[in-house]
Amino acid sequence: MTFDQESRDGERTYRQSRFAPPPGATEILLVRHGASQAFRPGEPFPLVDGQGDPGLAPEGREQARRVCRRLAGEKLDAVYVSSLRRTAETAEPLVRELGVEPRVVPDLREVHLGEWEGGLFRMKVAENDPVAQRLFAEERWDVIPGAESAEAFAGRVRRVIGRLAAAHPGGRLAAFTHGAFIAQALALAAESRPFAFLGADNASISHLVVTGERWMVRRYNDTAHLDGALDASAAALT
Ligand SMILES: O=C(O)[C@H](O)COP(=O)(O)O
Repeated sequence: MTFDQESRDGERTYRQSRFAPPPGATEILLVRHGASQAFRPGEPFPLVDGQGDPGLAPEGREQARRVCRRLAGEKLDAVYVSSLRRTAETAEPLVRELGVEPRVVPDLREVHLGEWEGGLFRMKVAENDPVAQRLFAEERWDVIPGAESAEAFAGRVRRVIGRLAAAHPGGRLAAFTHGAFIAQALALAAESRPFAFLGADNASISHLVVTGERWMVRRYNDTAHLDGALDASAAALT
C-alpha cells in the first residue's frame, strides 16, 4: 500500500507533494555566463556601453555546452541574453538546438563597475585592494568610484525581472546574465543582505518563481551539469 491510499478503516491520508508554481507564476532560470577571457594588466577588455565585454575563455565554451545541453531538455518559452557578448556566446548552443532567436535585454547586464571596468575589478580583488575590502564589508558596488549605485542597480534588477515575468505569465524562460545580477535578484527575492547570494559559478543555474511582487527562490547555483564526468546527466529542473 502506498501512503496516499485510503487506510483500511476508510480514513483518507495525504502524502507530501512536490512543489508546483502558483497559477500564473513565471519561472525564470538565471544562467550565469561561462568563464570569460582572462584579464591581462595593461590590456583592458573592449567596452560596450562603458562595460568590459570579453568573450568566453575555452573553458567557458565547454561550460556553455554543458549548461545548454541541460537546458535543451526543458520546456522554455524564451531565451534572453544581456547586451554583453559573454551571455550570447553562452546561450548559443541552446538557441541553435532550439532554433529560436535570443532576445537581447540590455538591463540584464552586469553591475557597472565604474573606474574598475574593463577587467581591473578582478585584479583589485585579487590584490585585496582596500576599496575591494570595503566593497565586500559594506556590500555595495558603489564604493568603486563611478560604479552603479546600490539603489539604481537594485531598481534595474527589480524592474527587468518584473518585465520578463509580465511578458510570460505561467511560462518558463532562461535569462543568461551575470554574477552580481544574479546575486541582486536573489537578494531581492529573499529580502536578504545584498551580497548573501554573491558567488554563483560560471554556467550555474539559479531559479526564481515570480508572481507579481512575490518572488520565490527555487534554486541557487545549480552546477550538477558541470561536476563530474563529461556525460554525467543532471536532474530535470522541477
Ligand atoms: O569578474 C568579472 O569580470 C566581473 O565580476 C564581472 O562579472 P560577470 O563575469 O558575472 O559578468
